Amino acid sequence: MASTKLHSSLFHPTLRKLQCQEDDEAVQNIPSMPGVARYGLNKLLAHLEPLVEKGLQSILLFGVVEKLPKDATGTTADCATNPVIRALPQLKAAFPQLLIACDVCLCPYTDHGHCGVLTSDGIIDNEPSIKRIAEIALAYARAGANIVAPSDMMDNRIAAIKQTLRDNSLENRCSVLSYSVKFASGFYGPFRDAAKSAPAFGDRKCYQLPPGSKGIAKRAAKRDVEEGADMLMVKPGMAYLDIVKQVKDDYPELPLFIYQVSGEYSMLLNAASIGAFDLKTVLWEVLVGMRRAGADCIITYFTPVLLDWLKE
Ligand SMILES: NCc1[nH]cc(CCC(=O)O)c1CC(=O)O
Ligand SMILES: [Zn+2]
Ligand SMILES: [Zn+2]
Repeated sequence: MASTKLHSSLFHPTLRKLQCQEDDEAVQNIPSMPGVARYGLNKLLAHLEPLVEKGLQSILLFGVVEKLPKDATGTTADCATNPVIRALPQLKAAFPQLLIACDVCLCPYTDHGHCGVLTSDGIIDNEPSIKRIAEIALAYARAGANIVAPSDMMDNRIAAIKQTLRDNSLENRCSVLSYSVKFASGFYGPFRDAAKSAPAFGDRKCYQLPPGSKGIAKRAAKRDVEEGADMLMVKPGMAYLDIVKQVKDDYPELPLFIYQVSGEYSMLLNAASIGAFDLKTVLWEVLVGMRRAGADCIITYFTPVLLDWLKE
């Protein structure tokens, strides 16, 4: 009889949390991204250790929740049991020299899967969205993030994050890398499987940029520079190298990142795996092109492979 009763395990928030632990031992391969996996907390250090030994200097963390509940405001993005917040102190302790960036967004934690908070009629509510995003950035900075990287594309979130970091005396311990020029791209497909972050309805075209536009790309970079972004990003990379050059020409004083996204990874890997071309030759060509266009730093899922090639 007693074992059929559940409420006695649920009346207190901490008791409820005990029921929703993430699987810290899991290593889950991502079918659309061969060679890439999601790592449970207890598998993360062992995964990184050989890479750090090979010269890995920086990582970008994405949290994925499976059991923690998703809701309208993404409460679990910055709760104490969030996987990024739990991982940060362990990573700092194990790899003190590693530069740790954290993706900041609501989409992996909202039940609707959008990157912001929505109004009752289902459109982005910018003010509460940037308030949440700044809170999440603060939580990651407090947990030890060296860089927070907001990927939501809401208006004025850079200013909100910077203000929050200043209010908490963290502005000189945590940089802001803005996903400043992020296009509404089909190349994000595999990532949305991986992060379980596909929107439940609609798309992201009212906050991510139209692929054909140079003008709004310019304005988006300008907005984020004026709000105090420390570093800028163009995303995706390969189909947007003219934009990379444009941003670098406009802001040569700011480090510029390219994010070579999930679909770019899958495309190159799959083409190589059916024998269409040699991966090493083509990947170097793509990365050199990105550097030539003006990228100072490239975020890529090929990093483990590249570290091996650099040793050769
Ligand atoms: N906050 C959204 C986000 N964070 C990372 C990626 C894509 C990364 C990739 O494809 O590798 C996206 C894009 C999206 O789902 O709209
Ligand atoms: Zn998002
Ligand atoms: Zn994101």
